[in-house]
Amino acid sequence: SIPSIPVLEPGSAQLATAFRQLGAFQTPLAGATAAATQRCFGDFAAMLAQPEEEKRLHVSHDLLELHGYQPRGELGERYNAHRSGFIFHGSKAAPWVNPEVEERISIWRADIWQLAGRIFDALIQELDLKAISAGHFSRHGPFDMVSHSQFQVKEMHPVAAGPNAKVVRLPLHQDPSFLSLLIHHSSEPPGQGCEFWLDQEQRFLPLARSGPTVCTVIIGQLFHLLLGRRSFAKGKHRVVTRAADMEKPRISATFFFQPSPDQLLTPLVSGEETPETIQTFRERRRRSYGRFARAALGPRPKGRSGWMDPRGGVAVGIWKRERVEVGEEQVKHGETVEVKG
Ligand SMILES: O=C(O)CCC(=O)C(=O)O
Ligand SMILES: [Fe+2]
Repeated sequence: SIPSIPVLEPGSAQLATAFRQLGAFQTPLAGATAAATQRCFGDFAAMLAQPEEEKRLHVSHDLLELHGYQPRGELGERYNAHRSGFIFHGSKAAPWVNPEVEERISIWRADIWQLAGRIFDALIQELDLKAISAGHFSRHGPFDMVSHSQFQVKEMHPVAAGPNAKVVRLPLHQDPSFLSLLIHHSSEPPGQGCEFWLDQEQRFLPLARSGPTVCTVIIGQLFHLLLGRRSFAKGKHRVVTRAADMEKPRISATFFFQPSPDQLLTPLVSGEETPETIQTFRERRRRSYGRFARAALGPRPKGRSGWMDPRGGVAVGIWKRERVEVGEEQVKHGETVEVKG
């Protein structure tokens, strides 16, 4: 099962082991943090329950710095086909909530940011990274992964499904972040249908626990880039929902830790595959526009290998017909598939 590890005792190599084997672990939230989480999820539920036209007043337009409302199915193509919600960037003001709620959210966010700092430090110690020390990835640290992080509060919408079917509501993916912290509102059903792909065993491992007392920590693609791709599990995950659970409210808050746009992405361990050119986080993001552009621009034009960024004229993304294993079936990545069983 997915290990549950308290992060207050660094140096035990448990977090590193979980990242090597699975790319994820869970950690209990301390009492006060869990209470604040519960409270904020109440605020989030009210925020999401506003009429669609109210929420759309705050649609986020800046692709490089998402902050505001993301309507269902509009940006991020298959990843948001069945989700909508709000993105909070860094500590920017959030005019879509009232000041009292905003204050509550920022106190809670500071708590989660602190937890993330402890996780970063435990990993630095466990991985025995000689070149860097505690605080390296923390807020205002040399490689600050916090100040420009974002958290996304997303609700998942029901999808039509046959009576005994399961539906993939969020397709298999790796997070583009350095590290992600995922917290679910509900423990019903436990684990919320979130499951991790075990590369070695070629099967999915469902999350067993969810709710405001537990946090799931997931390795991201930037972690691989900076600390060595071959050393860690990919941490691919998806969300699958049984028809019987389809109408149950499902809200999650995901913190995506990432550096400032100007941060140079220089690997911290001499890797087996050093990138030819070291790019900034902004450049890396711009390249990954491909995914968004596909949603905005539709299928690839005939005879071209990519799209043009409608704003900058930059080539974005190369078309690949991604295929992903779902049990024994091969399905097109992003299709709403019904999984038997
Ligand atoms: O809602 C979940 O359980 C997973 C969310 C997720 O994987 C993501 O937003 O990247
Ligand atoms: Fe994810």
